[in-house]
Amino acid sequence: LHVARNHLARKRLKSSSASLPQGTFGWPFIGETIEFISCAYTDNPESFMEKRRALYGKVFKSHIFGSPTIVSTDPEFNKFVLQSDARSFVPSYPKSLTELMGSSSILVINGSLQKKIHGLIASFLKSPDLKSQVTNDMHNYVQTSMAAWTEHVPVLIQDQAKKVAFQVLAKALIGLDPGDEMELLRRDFQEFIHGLISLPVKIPGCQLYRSLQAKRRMVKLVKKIISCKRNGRSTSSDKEFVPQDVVDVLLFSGDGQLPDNLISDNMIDLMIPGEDSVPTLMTLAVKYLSECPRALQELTEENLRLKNEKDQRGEPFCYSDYIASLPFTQMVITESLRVGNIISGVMRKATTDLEIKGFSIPKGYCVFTYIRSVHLDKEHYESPYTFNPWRWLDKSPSSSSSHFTPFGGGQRLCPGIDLARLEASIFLHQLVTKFRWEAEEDSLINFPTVRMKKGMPIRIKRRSDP
Ligand code: HEM
Repeated sequence: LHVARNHLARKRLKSSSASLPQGTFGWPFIGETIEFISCAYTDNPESFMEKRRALYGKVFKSHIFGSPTIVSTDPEFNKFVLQSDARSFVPSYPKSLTELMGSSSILVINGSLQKKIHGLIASFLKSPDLKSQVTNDMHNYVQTSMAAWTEHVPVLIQDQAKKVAFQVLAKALIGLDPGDEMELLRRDFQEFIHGLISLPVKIPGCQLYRSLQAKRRMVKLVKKIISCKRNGRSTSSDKEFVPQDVVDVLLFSGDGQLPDNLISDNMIDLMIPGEDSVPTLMTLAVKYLSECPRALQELTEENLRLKNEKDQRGEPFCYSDYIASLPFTQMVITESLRVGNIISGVMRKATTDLEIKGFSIPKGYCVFTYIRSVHLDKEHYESPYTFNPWRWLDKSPSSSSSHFTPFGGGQRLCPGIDLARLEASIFLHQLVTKFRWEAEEDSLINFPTVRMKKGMPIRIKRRSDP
């Protein structure tokens, strides 16, 4: 259906009188990038969009990050873009990012290879086996981390969440357990991501060069893991084989035709969307709960109730408990995703002349589907800036809704959705059932990534009561 629709959209353009959306391109070369970035650094990053929406409507033209860009704050327009394939749009990233990711990264490839890798990863990350493993791993990692928290010094939630989420990710992707190798990987990964938005200069001393070196070391580690796995398995047609991590999936599932280089490069690239987003979700949920005592109380009661029931029956927690038996916790996570907008928008580049909703999009233009403005639009959400988990009562945050797309949509819909939600549920459960806590003063930064300025410090008191 989408293919047919895209085809029609391309054909219509040739005969229609559609015109570019209204708007301005700003200054020569830099366009409106400086205004966009300076708004992004303020408490109200939507101000760039709001001003233009008022003047030109929900879809307008601009010139940001070096390219003429159509900015869309319209959910239907965004849906069309996200559901299009490479015949209409391809992903668009800054040059430094594509340098670091390489040409075979799932984040940049298109067509059947992207579909194949995406499908394999998504079905593994959604599988009950992986969810059970993540639940067990998370219990261990969170317990180790929380055992070291003290009542005298504030705990920085952002750092703690980052550490735990990285351990889960490295285990799920490449099967690595916590230890010295994991620490080296974590350090290299930090060096690597520093280069994601940097000057595209690859000479020694420059950040991009250091980041490429770090990626090389990480790829070497993954290659070692791949070769151990290949040597450990005599045949790939074993029916009993249960993949333990994404490397297993890409090596031995499907037709097993993917080259080792592509797998090892992709393992590092796969950490990019997963590494920061999940701990940010946990941190934001803690922030919003600290500002809404009624929600914190309801969430705490729900989690303590389930824990007591489980303890009485002597049953361990399994992954479905965190999702199905904690409905209010799920609503808190959904609302944190809506208000927090961890990914503010998705950038694409038109591969041909197009027409969408009466607007023409010339080939080579970027389209910035700005999800954040949709999530904070009073047309779709009453009091949109208020954290109100109860708004999700009896409503499913279905990934097909065009008004709620924190994980994108279409064929690049985030394959880590379930994993992200599960990790956040476990983290919140452990936090509120083990401790009473109070947040200290902190403030939110929205650019270039969403994070808390001081790392979201909280003061804790261990619970003695059941
Ligand atoms: C709260 C957490 C997360 C958020 C908000 C999030 C958001 C997103 C969004 C908006 C996209 C679409 C990008 C696009 O269309 O170009 C995406 C793609 C992706 N995400 Fe996530 N993500 C999260 C967690 C994760 C996790 C835990 C993983 C696990 C590895 C992951 C892996 C990916 C991958 C591989 C893609 C690219 C898929 C493709 O292009 O085929 N994400 N994510």
